[in-house]
Amino acid sequence: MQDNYQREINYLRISVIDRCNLRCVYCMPPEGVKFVDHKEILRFEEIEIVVRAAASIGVKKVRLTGGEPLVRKGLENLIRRISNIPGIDDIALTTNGLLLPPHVQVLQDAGLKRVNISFDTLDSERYRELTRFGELSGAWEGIVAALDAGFHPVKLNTVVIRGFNDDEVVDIARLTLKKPLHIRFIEFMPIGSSNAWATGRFVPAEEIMSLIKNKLGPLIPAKIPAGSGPAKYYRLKGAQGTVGFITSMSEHFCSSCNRLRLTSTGSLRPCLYDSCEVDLKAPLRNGAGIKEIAALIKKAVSLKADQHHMLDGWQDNRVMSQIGG
Ligand SMILES: Nc1nc2c(ncn2[C@@H]2O[C@H](COP(=O)(O)OP(=O)(O)OP(=O)(O)O)[C@@H](O)[C@H]2O)c(=O)[nH]1
Ligand SMILES: C[S@@+](CC[C@H](N)C(=O)[O-])C[C@H]1O[C@@H](n2cnc3c(N)ncnc32)[C@H](O)[C@@H]1O
Ligand code: SF4
Ligand code: SF4
Repeated sequence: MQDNYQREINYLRISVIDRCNLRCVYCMPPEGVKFVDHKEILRFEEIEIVVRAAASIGVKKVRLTGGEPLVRKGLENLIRRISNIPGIDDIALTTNGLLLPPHVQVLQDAGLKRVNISFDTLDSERYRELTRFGELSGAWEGIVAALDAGFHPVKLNTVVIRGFNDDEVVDIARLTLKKPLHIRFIEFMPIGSSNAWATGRFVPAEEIMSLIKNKLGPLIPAKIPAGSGPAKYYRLKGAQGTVGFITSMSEHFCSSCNRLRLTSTGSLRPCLYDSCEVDLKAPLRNGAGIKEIAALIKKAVSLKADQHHMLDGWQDNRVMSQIGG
């Protein structure tokens, strides 16, 4: 399906829960956030109707995110439901990885195709500081579990933060030499980050690329390892994996935006950075079927902004984990 700017919209990001087992400083304020009541969160059968409706009008890729999607009990049941929907050819998960080891097999058996794992530092003290209490070894075990299960590609998301982990980008990129890992360095976005912590922390991708090239040699443009996201990929000479960059700030990719978001409370959000939303929960709970929901999805697509206006500041009182990252 096309939006008003001739962009093909075929990717639905679904936030399955607003809760999380971490409290990353760039994602949640220090005081934490108030979680919504369970009954406000869409049930699996409701999400299934939304995906069936989306598939009927051209959505092909689904990504489950959150909050932390693995905190949602029985996630494999949702994956199984989605993998049975004709037209959906990719089901992926974005996770902090901590809960992956015990669930990886059941998720894969249910139809999960790919995982992207947040991994911002190689230093356990820093990891604890960034996540406010997480254990780095747990995230690494999640990555190993994903590789051992045979997921391909396994992508890592590294948000680069000045004065925090910008001195680690070379060591993190080096991981791709020996392991089939696809690291994406992400520009820090000013999302819900009115706190002082965020100020002056942005590092442009070009600077990250220079740091890597100076130490590890040329970055050779590489084929996109499966996916629907906006990263641009490169390979270090002889590397098994790739190094990618997500340049939301320095060179936004809105003109090729292909996505819609479904919040955990059942609103469709046409653009990450625009507070406009279309409610699906009330219609679903009033008995709307696939046709009615498909019409509402089309309405949301027609409301998609041409591009984000991040420099104007965050216009929402919620943060990334509440909207769905
Ligand atoms: N500007 C912008 N950035 C986004 C959007 N969605 C995700 N991101 C950023 O991209 C990062 C990576 O997102 P992932 O959840 O791993 O998904 P992806 O890159 O679309 O996934 P692939 O299909 O594997 O390419 C996130 O951590 C965000 O920082 C979006 O809609 N707009
Ligand atoms: C909100 S999290 C949800 C999924 C899961 N809990 C995780 O951490 O992967 C999704 C992604 O958003 C990214 N993210 C959160 N806040 C961000 C910000 N201010 N700028 C850029 N990326 C951000 C995280 O690094 C993570 O890769
Ligand atoms: S980035 Fe992911 S793991 Fe960290 S607080 Fe946000 S939702 Fe949780
Ligand atoms: S900021 Fe909005 S328009 Fe730009 S890529 Fe993200 S969702 Fe699409």
